[in-house]
Amino acid sequence: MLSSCVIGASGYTGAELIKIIHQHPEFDLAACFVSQGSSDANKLIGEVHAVLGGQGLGSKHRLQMQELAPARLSELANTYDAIFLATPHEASHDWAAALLKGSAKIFDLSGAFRLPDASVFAKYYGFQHEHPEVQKKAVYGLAEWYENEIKQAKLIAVPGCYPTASLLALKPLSDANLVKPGHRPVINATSGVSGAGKKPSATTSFYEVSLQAYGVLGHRHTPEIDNYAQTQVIFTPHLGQFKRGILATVTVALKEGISATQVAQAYEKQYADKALIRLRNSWPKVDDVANTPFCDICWKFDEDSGYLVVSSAIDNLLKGAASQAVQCANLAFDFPSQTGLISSWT
Ligand SMILES: NC(=O)C1=CN([C@@H]2O[C@H](COP(=O)(O)OP(=O)(O)OC[C@H]3O[C@@H](n4cnc5c(N)ncnc54)[C@H](OP(=O)(O)O)[C@@H]3O)[C@@H](O)[C@H]2O)C=CC1
Ligand SMILES: CC(=O)N[C@@H](CCC(=O)OP(=O)(O)O)C(=O)O
Repeated sequence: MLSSCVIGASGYTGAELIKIIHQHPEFDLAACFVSQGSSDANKLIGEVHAVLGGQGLGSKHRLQMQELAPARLSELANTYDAIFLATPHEASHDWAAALLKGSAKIFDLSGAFRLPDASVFAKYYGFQHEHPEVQKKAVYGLAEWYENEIKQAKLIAVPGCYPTASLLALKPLSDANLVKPGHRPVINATSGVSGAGKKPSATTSFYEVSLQAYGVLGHRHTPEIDNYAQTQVIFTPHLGQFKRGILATVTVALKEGISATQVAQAYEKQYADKALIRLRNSWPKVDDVANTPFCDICWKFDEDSGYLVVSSAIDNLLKGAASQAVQCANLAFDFPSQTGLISSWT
């Protein structure tokens, strides 16, 4: 068994990582960490995440949330094979360099190492990137697209939730060079409130949330999608009155003369052999992917107008974060990407 730990274990994606790793046939969950002074320090997993109590966690139920002093990072990096950072961008940014000095492979769920351009990073994340040397080592963990790079990497920047849903829908078209030049694909996406994390805030409180756009023409996921789709997009996120899931609907103008067959071939070429992508004949629904590691995709192309609409649905906490991180870990340690994520493959 490979030894692993979760840092940021008291949060929403931390809870999902604990659940997945505990059931994983190849990774052992050896430790859970929270920040120094955390109100969850020294608590048991089942106390912090009631849903995990008595759910077959067995001896892991007794794992305590340990306070993590930054001075211990290099020790951790030589203790575990895999380290999952389910931490805020700032913490991952500050800690990755120390963690990379050890033998562990690092899977960072934050946005700290996803953008190659430090000036773009500062604009969208609100703080200066101080570790360009670490950034250069990071590989983008969109598992279905960068499998070979992930296999070689020591630091994997797991994609954001909206970029995962958007890129999985759009990239087959942009990669096949089908998108009309000069045209910006339009992405409208709605997320459940767990996308905002555990920390209480007025905008995500039950009383306040009503289906609403936010981050219009300025969300930090826009440059991430632009960069990996290799085309600029108009991305508008919305917050919905549900707990988990993202539905992204992408409207794209294709080059003149493209046929519906070419579109179908583009999707099938990329995803026919991908166990966690479900190409569907009906429009994806959030409820069909919630609590699963799948991405559901459906498209319709109007050959007369040249417009295509493609819709994708994921669970933001799983395919948009924790299960994709484990997909990356599977690849990095040479297991099939879906190991431990769907029962028929374990
Ligand atoms: N929620 C989502 O859908 C997605 C989230 N992400 C990213 O994943 C990361 C985690 O997100 P999420 O689980 O939602 O966030 P949460 O706010 O739910 O959890 C983050 C956890 O990190 C811990 N933490 C905070 N500061 C530190 C620190 N300095 N050192 C160690 N631990 C710290 C906090 O716990 P404590 O105070 O107890 O230490 C908290 O429980 C973030 O970077 C987020 O942007 C990515 C994709 C999707
Ligand atoms: C609903 C909601 O608030 N969602 C989050 C995105 C969560 C995510 O993907 O996290 P990263 O910060 O790691 O990219 C937001 O819009 O900021």
